[in-house]
Amino acid sequence: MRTALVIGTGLIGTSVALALSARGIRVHLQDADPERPRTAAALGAGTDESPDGPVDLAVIAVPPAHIAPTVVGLQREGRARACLDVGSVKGRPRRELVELGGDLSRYLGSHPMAGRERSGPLAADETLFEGRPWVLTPTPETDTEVLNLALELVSVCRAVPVVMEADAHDRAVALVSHTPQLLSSLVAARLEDADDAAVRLCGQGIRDVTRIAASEPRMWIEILSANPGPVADVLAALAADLDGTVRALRAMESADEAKRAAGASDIEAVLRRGNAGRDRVPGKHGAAPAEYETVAVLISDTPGELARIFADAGRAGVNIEDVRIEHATARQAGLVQLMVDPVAAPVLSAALRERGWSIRQ
Ligand SMILES: NC(=O)c1ccc[n+]([C@@H]2O[C@H](COP(=O)([O-])OP(=O)(O)OC[C@H]3O[C@@H](n4cnc5c(N)ncnc54)[C@H](O)[C@@H]3O)[C@@H](O)[C@H]2O)c1
Ligand SMILES: O=C(O)C(=O)C[C@]1(C(=O)O)C=C[C@@H](O)C=C1
Repeated sequence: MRTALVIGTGLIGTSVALALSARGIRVHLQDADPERPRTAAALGAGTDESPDGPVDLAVIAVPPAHIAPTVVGLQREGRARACLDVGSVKGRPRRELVELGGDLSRYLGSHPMAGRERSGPLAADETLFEGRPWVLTPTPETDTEVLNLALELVSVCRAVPVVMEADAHDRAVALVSHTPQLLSSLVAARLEDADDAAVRLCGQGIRDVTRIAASEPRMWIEILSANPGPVADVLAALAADLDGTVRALRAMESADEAKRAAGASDIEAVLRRGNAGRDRVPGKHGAAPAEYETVAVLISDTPGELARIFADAGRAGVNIEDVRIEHATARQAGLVQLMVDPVAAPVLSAALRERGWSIRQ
């Protein structure tokens, strides 16, 4: 691939463009909002000038309802040898493309399973897709050259290609992405009118559960509008679980000891099912979840503290696999949890202590 056109230079489009540009591919940037390609170009994602002739690959990173008309427009004008979209829903855009008379042989629906709770080019990150699954939904009509260009893109973004059928993909993301977004929003929504006294107590648990509640509502309404049925199916099953959980908790309030015990046992079953489900969530790079050990370090909330810890860990020869930061609401301090190989944990603790860091057990 030598040239690409990215349409929609928001979070995902600009992240793709940055990865392509870093590999020396000439990337043209286009968006309905003319300010956005300018911003993306200033970040080094490519040029906001139009291409002279057809590009090798057009990457369409616009909301799902705009995918099919954008692909058809590009195909009619002959602006790209191949078109690939990165939308979070795959079935409906393909059906719309068929209705609009698009050429399915020169189009491939795809979906990188990576993102953030922020939108727009300024949130973009060239490394966003590294090690993440990138779903490709080829059909018998898909031209081999188009599939090869898509595989090249996935490889340039250092993602892991996963081939799926479009509707199966939509049912899967209803479970692993769209329902979690709604649940996160629903839990966070409970805080809207909550007492300040309660909100002040927010710890890491609620921060973990509500991170994606900060997502852009306009983007999510577009995603959910394109996949409402499968999401409603998962939520209906969850609602039944919630009803059962409420009943069990009410039983735990009973004066009757047998009822209390039955309620507690039902709640324990919910928690155990949760453990089992969580164990199935793949770890970094799509591998089986690794068992890391946590080294917790107290830091003051001043610039450069994190960088110093990472540098000291590097000097100790320890690879940090994952990191979490817990901010203490009442103090200008935080707890950094460094996840490392269990063998490396004592080495890291000793090295950091030696350099004056305060380690928490
Ligand atoms: N945000 C995520 O976590 C995530 C992850 C994977 C895939 N996706 C998918 O990627 C696509 C882009 O999402 P995003 O998060 O980058 O959103 P974003 O809001 O950051 O960017 C979308 C961009 O598309 C532009 N746009 C809208 N309609 C357009 C049109 N008709 N022509 C040209 N430009 C148009 C907007 O101006 C905006 O700059 C969506 O289809 C989304 O479902 C999002
Ligand atoms: O990590 C996040 O912030 C995301 O919202 C990413 C996430 C996801 O649910 O995993 C969200 C929507 C996309 O279609 C793909 C990825």
